[in-house]
Amino acid sequence: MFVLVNLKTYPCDPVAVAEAVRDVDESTDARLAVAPQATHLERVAETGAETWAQHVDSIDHGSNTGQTLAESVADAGAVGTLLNHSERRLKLADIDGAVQAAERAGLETVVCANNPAQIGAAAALGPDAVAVEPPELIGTGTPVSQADPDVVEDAVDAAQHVDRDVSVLCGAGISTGDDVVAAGDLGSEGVLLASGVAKADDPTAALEDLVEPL
Ligand SMILES: O=C(CO)COP(=O)(O)O
Repeated sequence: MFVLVNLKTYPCDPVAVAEAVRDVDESTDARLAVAPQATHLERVAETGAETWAQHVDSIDHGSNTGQTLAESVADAGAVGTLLNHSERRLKLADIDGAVQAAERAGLETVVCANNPAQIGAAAALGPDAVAVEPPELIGTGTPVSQADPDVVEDAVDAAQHVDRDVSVLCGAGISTGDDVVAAGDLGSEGVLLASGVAKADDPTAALEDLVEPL
């Protein structure tokens, strides 16, 4: 299972969480990664934790102001990027362009979507993975894999119908190992989570709990 910890703009210490991700990754068969804010990418990557960007724009080098270039996040040490997170929604054409920009820079891609219908559209753009995250469950502590299992199974079906090479992740409210196991049982190859780790008093303990049953 892939466990991708999105730090959003939570007021946590990104380096401390990254060190926890690195250390727990070494003790489990699961794959752990962390997605800090763009300005923290370099410091986080220097910890040795697998580092992802939260977003890149559908742009190339040139006259673009205030945007995030895929090559720059790769230079900072990111190996992948989230795209179209529910809190950073893009138009379809911009998701397509951002997937291409990320691939040009050698970044792995996870395109987020709100529901199975959007998952099918996202999978058609050819990312490495898609992630279904019902917005109403994000940040609630109510896990999508237990509260709304149909949305995960339907997302897996929708993606496989379009492109069997696109992996499916799920997220929203995931905070325990049982939530991760439930996600896997529904066909999900990984989870996205944020508050369960970024807001934890002890991120290492939170991560250990997440991967313990894996
Ligand atoms: O948006 C999310 C991960 O990208 C999920 O957030 P929570 O884990 O806080 O519900």
